[in-house]
Amino acid sequence: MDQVVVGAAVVRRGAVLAARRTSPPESAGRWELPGGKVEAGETPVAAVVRELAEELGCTVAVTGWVEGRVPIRPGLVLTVALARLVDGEPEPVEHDEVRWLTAAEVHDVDWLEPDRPFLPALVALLAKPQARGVFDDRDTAEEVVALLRTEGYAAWSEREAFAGEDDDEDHSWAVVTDAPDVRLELLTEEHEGWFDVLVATEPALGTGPAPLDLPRAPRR
Ligand SMILES: Nc1nc2c([nH]c(=O)n2[C@H]2C[C@H](O)[C@@H](COP(=O)(O)OP(=O)(O)OP(=O)(O)O)O2)c(=O)[nH]1
Repeated sequence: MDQVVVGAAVVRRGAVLAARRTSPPESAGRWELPGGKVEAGETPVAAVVRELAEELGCTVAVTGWVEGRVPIRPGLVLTVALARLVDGEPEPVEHDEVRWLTAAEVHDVDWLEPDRPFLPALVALLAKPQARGVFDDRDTAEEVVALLRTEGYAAWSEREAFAGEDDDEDHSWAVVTDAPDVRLELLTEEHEGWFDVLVATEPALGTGPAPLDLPRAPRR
């Protein structure tokens, strides 16, 4: 049976986290979704959480999976989890750089070949409007998450951060959920948060590099 590699598509504020490899030499400088091999006796979800803690020192929650599995080399296949950052800010340990890429930026980096078939689904996901309840403190965000879960919805609180912001304690917390927007909006107002719907911004016409001509199937 093939050994499974899990890559995590951590999504926040309409952007996905990408990491630049430093080894082996032929992969150094190329970009991947942080993750690694699922160990014997480990679930893929546990592997995602463990690898992200090891590689980036942050805690993520897996919220779903992107369809499909792609061969990396004989005996090794890549699967891609969707995840939210629930604690800590990603700081590379093995990688030499991390970047948050919006839908318009996903094709700006040189991805490892096996990742490329997953990119259209990621771009589509990032381009979708995302309703969020934003709160000043973590406890309130977690209270709203707990309420949504008792109502049978999936919900996560994630650490907010803005480009260029230092990793200090002074930031807000966002709640994302599969509950209807009106339910999140009402709960957010009741808990004195701020409701908004994040819409991915389109790149200005005629600017930026042309998208790469991606292969339809992974190259061997
Ligand atoms: N983590 C990760 N690995 C990927 C991706 N795409 C891709 O082709 N790979 C390949 C690179 C590696 O050959 C393999 C993952 O191995 P790894 O070296 O990152 O994981 P690991 O720490 O469990 O491996 P190891 O130390 O046991 O060799 O999968 C991706 O998006 N994320």
